[in-house]
Amino acid sequence: MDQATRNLLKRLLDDQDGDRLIPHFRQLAAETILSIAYGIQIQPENDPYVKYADDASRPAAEAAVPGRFLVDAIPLLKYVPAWFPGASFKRKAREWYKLTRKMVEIPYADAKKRIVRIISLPPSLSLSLSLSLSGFLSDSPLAFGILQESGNSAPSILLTILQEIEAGIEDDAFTEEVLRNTTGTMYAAGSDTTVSAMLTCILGLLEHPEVVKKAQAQIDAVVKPGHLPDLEDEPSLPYITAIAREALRWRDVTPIAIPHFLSADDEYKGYHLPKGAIVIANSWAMLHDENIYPDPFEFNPDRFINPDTGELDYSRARDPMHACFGFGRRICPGRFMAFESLWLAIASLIAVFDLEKAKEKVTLPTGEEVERTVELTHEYIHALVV
Ligand code: HEM
Repeated sequence: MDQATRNLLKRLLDDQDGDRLIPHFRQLAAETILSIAYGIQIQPENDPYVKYADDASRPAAEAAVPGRFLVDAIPLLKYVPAWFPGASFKRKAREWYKLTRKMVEIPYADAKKRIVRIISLPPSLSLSLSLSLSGFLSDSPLAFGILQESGNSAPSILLTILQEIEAGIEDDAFTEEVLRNTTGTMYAAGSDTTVSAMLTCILGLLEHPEVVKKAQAQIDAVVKPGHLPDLEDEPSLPYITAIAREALRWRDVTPIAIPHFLSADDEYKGYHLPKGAIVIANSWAMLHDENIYPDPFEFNPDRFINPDTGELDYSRARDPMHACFGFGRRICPGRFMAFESLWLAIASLIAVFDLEKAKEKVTLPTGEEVERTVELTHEYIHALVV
């Protein structure tokens, strides 16, 4: 994560025009997630693994919109054949399934091969290796202690769990299928979301230069000259934490979390919720409740800072983490990693750069000069109107 963040700073410094802000942040998310998942170092541009993941993620965003397809409302439609007029959802689903399999299977297989390749084996083991290689490269059984010797390969979730599987761990969650699907969905679930939070944060900072100044003063007081902040500094830099928390609240990335389908009848505050109903949690309302967050549409990190101590204080405004990563057993498993990437990127950016709007005003075709305003579009809305 540290290295990927440093690479981001370098790219931003080199990009004098500043017109590739979004791709720079996308690269940061991809570098971080793919190296943690697979130990893969991606290419600076046009990386094939990033392409597989991007190709599969776009349809997923569209499919996640409740009611996007008629079959959501009339489940019987799932029985009509794919060629039937109006059954385009079936053809799309088939195409999207292929894209998802590519995203899940190709990086997994490549990363696994790489782990085997970098191990130098004594000649006596070569024959057994070549005999077992086919088994090794597909699914279990894994090969005889090879993974334990792979000390030179980059640490990753893939390597760690393969080692556990090979060591014979008795846990149904530790199978290659679970591992492949878990690593395969990390980028799709964690990339756009994290980038969105980072860009939102920059937007808030651009609107509030006084927040940037205050954060810079705290960093200067805590981090040694010539060093960049790192995650160990987090407890000493509460204002950066407050900024990151406020970004997650102010324009929350997933305003209706992810809709869930009830697998059994349920009851909530006297309301009967039948099996099969779709429940949508309104995170947006929770994070913009003015009783908890006064002036909720203002980007104001100070709401989380105790004015007397300067420390974090969620007694006046509730920690937004309670609603911005979903709920219950399907709560976002990447939330700690997401928060740390956001924290580190924002702390590093503020430490080395001043952030200000390139232009305060724009000239309309009529010649009139107007203030630049900010408007957010949302993927859900986009998916609903295409
Ligand atoms: C700011 C960044 C992020 C936000 C706002 C976010 C938000 C969410 C939300 C709202 C859910 C749905 C929870 C629910 O169903 O109630 C979710 C699920 C998920 N997230 Fe995140 N996420 C972020 C980053 C990440 C990262 C970095 C990863 C992994 C590297 C990740 C992996 C996942 C996975 C795998 C799920 C599905 C969990 C399941 O269905 O059991 N997310 N996320």
